[in-house]
Amino acid sequence: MPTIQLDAAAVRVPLPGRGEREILAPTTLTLTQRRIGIIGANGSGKSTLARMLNGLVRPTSGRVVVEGHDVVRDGAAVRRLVGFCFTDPAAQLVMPTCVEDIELSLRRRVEDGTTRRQRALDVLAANGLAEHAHDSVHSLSGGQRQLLALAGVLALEPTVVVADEPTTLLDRANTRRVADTLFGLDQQLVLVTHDLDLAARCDRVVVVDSARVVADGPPSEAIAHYTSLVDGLSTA
Ligand SMILES: Nc1ncnc2c1ncn2[C@@H]1O[C@H](COP(=O)(O)OP(=O)(O)OP(=O)(O)O)[C@@H](O)[C@H]1O
Repeated sequence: MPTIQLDAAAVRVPLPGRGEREILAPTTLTLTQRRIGIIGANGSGKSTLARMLNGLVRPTSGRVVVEGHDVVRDGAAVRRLVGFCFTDPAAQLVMPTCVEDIELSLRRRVEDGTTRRQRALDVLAANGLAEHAHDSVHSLSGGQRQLLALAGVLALEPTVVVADEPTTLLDRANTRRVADTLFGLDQQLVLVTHDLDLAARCDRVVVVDSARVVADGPPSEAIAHYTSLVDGLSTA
């Protein structure tokens, strides 16, 4: 599996007139497992951590290195290696039809239009969306839209897939479809989730609380740590 290295990587944002706020404390992690879950309360810093992995958020100090490529100095290489799937597929789906959307993902990868169309159709078929190739993106169910957004990421054959709460907007059946696709990937998966059943399927779980990693290890231990934090809050 690939190696993602965070070396005291921290993110601070300016607070107008009031200095700055640390939204992720210096974090050192070496991520080599196939499936890594990131869990924690709303606003704890999970997305910030996930977004640093492909340079969507830059560390203000420290370093993030993916397979030897620094996310700041070698951003283009990192974006080729690390595909990012957003919570809301609307953030990713911009073309009228499904096949056109995948073609858009492939525009820099496959120059010839006929080859690109065929590749896009193949990608849709591989993700169970063949029959929707010429449908409007807006006619898809929430789960199908999320699968299409994921297909657009997978079309570029990333080495690592980072998915930020990809099932949060989905019902139970669609959650299962998207989760089964994600957990069926050969690639390394970094999954930010509030769904502890999904976190339990990971090989390693990182718990973020108040901008810092507070637990990191096998899912059962990390999830127990997180639930004890939540229970502590509810009884406080
Ligand atoms: N660019 C920014 N400027 C200011 N504050 C920010 C910025 N990005 C994130 N934050 C704040 O940092 C904190 C952590 O945000 P983040 O999105 O990483 O949390 P999260 O754990 O993913 O939350 P959720 O589960 O709600 O998605 C939040 O309080 C958020 O408002």
